[in-house]
Amino acid sequence: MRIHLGAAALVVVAGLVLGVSAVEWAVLAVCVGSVIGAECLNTAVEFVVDLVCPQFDERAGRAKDCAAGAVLVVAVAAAVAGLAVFTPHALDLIAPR
Ligand SMILES: Nc1ncnc2c1ncn2[C@@H]1O[C@H](COP(=O)(O)OP(=O)(O)OP(=O)(O)O)[C@@H](O)[C@H]1O
Repeated sequence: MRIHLGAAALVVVAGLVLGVSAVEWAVLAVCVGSVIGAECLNTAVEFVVDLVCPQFDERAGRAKDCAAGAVLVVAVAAAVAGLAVFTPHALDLIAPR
């Protein structure tokens, strides 16, 4: 969660520096919110699994792996969206048209 919050702070700074549009802010907000929300759900799954199954059980491991996988999927999609938003602005900054 600390890593996700750090990444969210970087996204906000990059958005301010690169001057992204209102629609781009909306895309970034949905991405950041989705990743942090998915991480919250993953943490909730971990707590519940530890509560109901403190001993080693393959099904408990799979439940945690699926929850962690969901975070990974959302994070990769958010990274792709972030690249799509920031790349044109970064290129404009380096080589203005
Ligand atoms: N009760 C269990 N039985 C079997 N395997 C488990 C069990 N608890 C955890 N595991 C395995 O260990 C991995 C790590 O579990 P853990 O609870 O330490 O999550 P974590 O590393 O703290 O995750 P995160 O970094 O998202 O907080 C799980 O993905 C799962 O594969």
